[in-house]
This record gives sequence, structure tokens and C-alpha cells, in this order.
Amino acid sequence: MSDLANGTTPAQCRPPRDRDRSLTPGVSGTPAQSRPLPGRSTAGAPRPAQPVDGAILTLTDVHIGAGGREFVRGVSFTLRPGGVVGIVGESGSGKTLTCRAALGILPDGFAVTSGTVAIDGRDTATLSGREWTALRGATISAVFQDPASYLNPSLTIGSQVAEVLRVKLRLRRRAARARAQDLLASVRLPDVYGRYPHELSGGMLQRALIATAIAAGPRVLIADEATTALDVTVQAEILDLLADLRDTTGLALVVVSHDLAVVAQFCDEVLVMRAGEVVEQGPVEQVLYHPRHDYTRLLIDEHESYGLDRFLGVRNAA
Ligand SMILES: Nc1ncnc2c1ncn2[C@@H]1O[C@H](COP(=O)(O)OP(=O)(O)OP(=O)(O)O)[C@@H](O)[C@H]1O
Repeated sequence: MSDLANGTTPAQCRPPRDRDRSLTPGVSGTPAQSRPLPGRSTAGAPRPAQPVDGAILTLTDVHIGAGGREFVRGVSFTLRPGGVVGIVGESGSGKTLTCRAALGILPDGFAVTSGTVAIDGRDTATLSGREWTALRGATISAVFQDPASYLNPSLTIGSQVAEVLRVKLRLRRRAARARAQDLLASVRLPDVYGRYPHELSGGMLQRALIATAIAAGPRVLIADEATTALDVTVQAEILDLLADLRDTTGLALVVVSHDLAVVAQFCDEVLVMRAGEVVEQGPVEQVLYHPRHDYTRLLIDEHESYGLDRFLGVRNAA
């Protein structure tokens, strides 16, 4: 199974783009929490997040660089329990690097050059490797596109979920097995414990990966293009599942998507990134329905390809 599951540092021996598989997943057990109103900035322009009581994840003016070049310049947001922050923007705009900074798994040579990433009020720059390992999976976790590449093809789905439970929560074999079965049922996969990854569809694999990602009861889940490769119906099922987890456990989410419709339906706040910068940020209703920046308008004007229309009615009806 992926190193992620074990919470090990991603990828000590993988090529850079292959590294996020070490991010594995984790159990729940996250106590149900009330859902405070997510923080919403009112200005259209990006601005630094302020430390806020109850925040689980706070990025404050984060810059990410490598080899003397800056790839991300000044990302800030605050995520509280049950909150959902969306990140949209063109390919290469820095969305994934931002997520990786939050997970402490930047590619080799990349670093947060200024600004802070705080998890549960703690500046992650002060964390040791061991502390990061403990945090990953248990407090912050992630799912990415292409779930098959994060699961070991030669191990059953159930044993991979159980392995996370044994490593991260130190459950004994029998307890881990029972808990893994519960987790798989909670992601609507009640009958796949003994099945292998190749026996599952793409949507089922993504749900299995979500089960491993939430196994250790993280409070933040980063979904980086997690539904991009799925057809629309399966994508809606996965989003429903994430919404259920948010509502029942207070899980906070960072959702990276090319699909403005996903963001319109699902997120409270959205960051629009372009060429490493946040060009616009604010509550979804404001940014997507009353954009202030030309680039945001451009994205919205392309709504036919993004399918924004699909969700306007859904959100307005909700
Ligand atoms: N491992 C890496 N090695 C070299 N450059 C990288 C690496 N990861 C990211 N970059 C560069 O950093 C910039 C931002 O990349 P990032 O993956 O964050 O973009 P993105 O917005 O997530 O794009 P996409 O939507 O295509 O995934 C790009 O110019 C990319 O080429």
C-alpha cells in the first residue's frame, strides 16, 4: 500500500511527480463536531488569512520556490471544521504545490520560502519528520486523481485499509479488520474487503482510497482533482460521499478542481489561481456569480466546458 497510508514521508525514493502516493489515508473515529460557519472574506482580492480560533489549517501568505524561482506567491486561507475551500485555476498555476505544502510533501528541491502553514495552530515549519509522519493521515490526509496508482495491486482492498489502522492507530489485526469493514461500508463499498484493485471500477477505487484516507480520522482531507477522471454520475457520488463525511464528522476539505461546477456546488470559499498567484478569493457566491477579476470572468465564460450551469440550479435550489 502506499506510504501515505503509513504516514511515512512521501517518497523518499520516487520521482517527484510520483511522490504524493506516500500520502496515504486513515479511521475515522473523528468525533462528530458542530459545523461553524466557514470563514468568508468579503473582498475580491486575495488577502492574508488571520489566525483564527478553531482553525484546523491556516495558510498565511505562503510562497513556494525551487532553484531560485517562485512557483507560488502568497496563498492564504483558513479552514475550520466542516469548511470547504476550493482552489481553481489553469494547469500549472500552483494548486497542487499549495496542497503539497499543506501536507508537508513538496517535491525535492521545493520549499515554503516565506509565509506559514499552520495545522491546529502549530506552525508546520517547526515539525520534525517524525511529527509530520504522525500528523499525516491522522490530522491531514489527501486523495488524488488516479486512485489505482495509490493502491497496491497485489493486496486486497480491505487489507490495505486495515494496514493503515494497524500502523496509524495501532489496532490489532482483528480490530483493524472489523474497523476496515466498517470504513468500507461507510464509503458505500460493503462487499469489497477481499477484492483486489483491478476488480474495482474507477469510482469504487476512489471510494476505497477515501476509506484509507479517512481511516486514521483526519480533520482535513485534501481532494486534488479527485473526481476529474470519473464520469459525471460517479463524480456526483464521490462528492455526495465527501459531503456526508463533512456533515457527519466535521471533516474539513480542500477541493482542487478544474471544474467550476464542482466548486460551485460544494465549496464555501474559493481561490482562483493563475501563474502562481491568487487573483481572486472569497465566498463562492461572490467569486463565481459576481467575479471581479478578468481571469475569473474568463473561467466562468468558459462555463460550457466547465459545466457551471449544471450546478447553478442545484445550489440555488438547496
Ligand atoms: N515535481 C516538480 N518538478 C518540477 N516542477 C514542478 C514540480 N511540481 C510542480 N512543478 C511546477 O510548478 C508549477 C505549479 O505546478 P502545480 O502542479 O502546482 O500546478 P497545478 O495548478 O496543480 O496544475 P495542474 O492543474 O496541471 O495539476 C508548474 O509550473 C509545474 O511545472
